[in-house]
Amino acid sequence: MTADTITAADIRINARWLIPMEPANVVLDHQAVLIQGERIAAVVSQEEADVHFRAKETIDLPDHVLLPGLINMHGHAAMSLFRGMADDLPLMTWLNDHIWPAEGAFVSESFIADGTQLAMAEMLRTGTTTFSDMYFFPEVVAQLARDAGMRAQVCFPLLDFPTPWGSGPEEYLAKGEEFIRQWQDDPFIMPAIGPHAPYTVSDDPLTKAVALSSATGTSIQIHLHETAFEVADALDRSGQRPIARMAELGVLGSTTQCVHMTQIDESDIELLKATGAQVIHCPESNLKLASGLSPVQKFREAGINVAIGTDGAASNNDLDLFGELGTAAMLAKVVADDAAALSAHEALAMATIRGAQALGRAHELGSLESGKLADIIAVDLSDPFLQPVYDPASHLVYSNQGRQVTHSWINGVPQVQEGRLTRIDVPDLMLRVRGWSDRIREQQTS
Ligand SMILES: CSC[C@H]1O[C@@H](n2cnc3c(O)ncnc32)[C@H](O)[C@@H]1O
Ligand SMILES: [Zn+2]
Repeated sequence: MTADTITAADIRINARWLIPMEPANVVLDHQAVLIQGERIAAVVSQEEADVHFRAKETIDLPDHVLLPGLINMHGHAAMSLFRGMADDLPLMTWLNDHIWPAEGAFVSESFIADGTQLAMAEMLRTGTTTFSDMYFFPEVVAQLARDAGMRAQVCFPLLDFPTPWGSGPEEYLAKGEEFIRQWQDDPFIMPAIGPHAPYTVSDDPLTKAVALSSATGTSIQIHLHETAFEVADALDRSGQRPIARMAELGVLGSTTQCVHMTQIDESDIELLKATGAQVIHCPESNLKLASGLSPVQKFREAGINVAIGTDGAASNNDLDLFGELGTAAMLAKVVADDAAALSAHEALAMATIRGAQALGRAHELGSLESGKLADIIAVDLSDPFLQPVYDPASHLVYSNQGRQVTHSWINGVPQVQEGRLTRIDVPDLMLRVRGWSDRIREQQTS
């Protein structure tokens, strides 16, 4: 570029620090990001931006760090309406005695719409720009995310038994196929297949899910090896570990995302490695339900991609990915018995570039680089509880909370400005949430 070349941009963001994620382990000072349309036109020093760019709008963030929008790779968004409803229980009691009855009583299109909006408001406000959802009425979730301008992988549910979304596997697969066809070319929505777990989906629908995935090029996301009970029960019934059954049925592959993955032996690691399957780590849900510990460091050493998710707000109990990263980093150290396991930069990678890899979208998401989609967040590090700043990456993981996020852009469009959501009517949403909590409380006490 010569000194007299001036490039036009829509938005220029000046920030004190910038963590691009690619290259890894780098923090840059006094950078400018130029956005043109939906993409990042350039990431350059502010001096260089002064010389070579003219932007229609400039935003100065003198105490902030810019990084790629966070990617929450596993959740059940509308379950935010069940937050705090059934705490301090192990997974199967939580599901059988509380969550599944409540879903049977309350899940409808309007429940999903209001619960998903509540979750999107929390995720946007705390720095998430892309989320993955596995829940009922995926067509409602996809439309809401689209309307809000959020990116989402939306997995249609697949189970052996009836739910408010369908009568059984045949209907889920038929509706799911139609759902995929409707959304597969959308720039924001990634339709996917969500077989719930090995203990709720039998071989025949799993085989059909694999065929649908191959025919449409869509990902599969499944809860796998979540608890010791799941693995022991499968061994008792069939002599086979759940992941070995998944491998035999063709479920494992590079477009398959295995959520939780606690209770791991060497043969499990070999299968993940051989198939290129993705691991989605949900540390806070695993801790709260006492499900188990995921050997994240072992996976990483084996070259297995590990991304991160919150799970639903009913088992976490929030959707703040920054908090999740702090938990993940600390837990990884204890599990590996190594304080060097999962550094702050490596944790941030799990919520950005590794999430993008799990989605098969690392060519356009997950880092701040020229040509990538403009999904960007800004975190204000000026608060007393974040002082002094030696290393912004350290603060983001070990000291920060998502509430410090002040700005975000998705596809170049502002979503959070000065800490406020631009596209969700929060007071109106709160009224609807209050309505649901009154009804749920009433049913629980009757
Ligand atoms: C197929 S729709 C999703 C289904 O999954 C339930 N669920 C939520 N969290 C978990 C979890 O950690 N393990 C297993 N199942 C979970 C949710 O309530 C829906 O019924
Ligand atoms: Zn889950």
